[in-house]
Amino acid sequence: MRHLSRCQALQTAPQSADETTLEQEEVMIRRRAPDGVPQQPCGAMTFKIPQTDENKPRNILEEIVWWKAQELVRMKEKQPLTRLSMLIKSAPPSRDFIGALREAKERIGKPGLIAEVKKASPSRGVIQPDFDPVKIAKAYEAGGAACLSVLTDAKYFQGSFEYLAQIRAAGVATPLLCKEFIVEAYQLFKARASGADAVLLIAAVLPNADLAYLIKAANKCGLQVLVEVHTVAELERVLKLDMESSQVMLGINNRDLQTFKVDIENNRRIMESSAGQQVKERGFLMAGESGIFTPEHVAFVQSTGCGAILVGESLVKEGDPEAAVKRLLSLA
Ligand SMILES: O=C(O)c1ccccc1NCC(=O)[C@H](O)[C@H](O)COP(=O)(O)O
Repeated sequence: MRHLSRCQALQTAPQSADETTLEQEEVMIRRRAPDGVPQQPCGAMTFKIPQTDENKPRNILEEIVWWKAQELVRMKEKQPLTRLSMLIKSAPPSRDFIGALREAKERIGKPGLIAEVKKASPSRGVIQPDFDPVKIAKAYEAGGAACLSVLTDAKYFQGSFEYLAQIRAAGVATPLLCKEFIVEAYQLFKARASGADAVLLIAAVLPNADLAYLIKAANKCGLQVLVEVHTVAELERVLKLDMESSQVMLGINNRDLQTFKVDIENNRRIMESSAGQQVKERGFLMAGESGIFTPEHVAFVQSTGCGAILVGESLVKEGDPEAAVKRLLSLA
């Protein structure tokens, strides 16, 4: 059974049926339960759909993405797109996320750091019980982070779009990445209205047609984009997109989002592939993400050709996140 997402339906460039089928096959994550959600309220009645194994999520990423479809219905009821779009019109200008990373790399001779404001995760549970997002963000900034990443997913990461807004309102000047599982343009508007300067798009979730559409839509909203891959095949696919005139950087997630396994060697494998070579030739900034705990890890990721790093757990679990940033970047 084939499921076309709404973004594909809205996509501007027409695509042949063959191309669309190919893109669908390349993305292992199913965007919705094939037989529908277990139960659906409809007025006074509730439709229950018998559950088969085929209708259960195959991994955590699928579970999160299926949840997003339900979450988005409620979000749109609470705050319609028209309201968000009005908020964006009066929002302050966004900041140059990719530029800040490049500038930091030039200045300190180390990868530009995206420090993640992350309370919990599906793989680690609660990482920082004493969680004050604004305090952590300010400490990261004082320590020398070039940019921040803020988890906004509530159910699996105990994050919030409110944290983005609070961090921005508190006067933190470093550009902010909205770390969300984006499947629809509505979430871009929500991110921008909450104070984000950039958004994450995950290639394991989004076929190229959706990536192309969402990159265009994000840039139009004033948001830069970090497109994340986990495998050489995903990077090869993403590189087929015409991204030269877009505000885009790339990232290699060393965490397999389907199994939670973290392997920093993944960074080398991908950067040494011919797709990795192409990244360098085309001049895209690449971030190494996940499982970065020590200055040696930073040096390793840099040696593969990455100009940026995204780090969560190893910084957020420290009592003094400012000192943790300085230690990681050997700035202390
Ligand atoms: O972190 C998880 O358990 C996780 C599970 C499912 C989807 C995404 C997940 N994490 C997102 C990330 O990749 C990390 O937050 C980010 O790269 C920082 O990683 P780390 O430094 O290892 O906290």
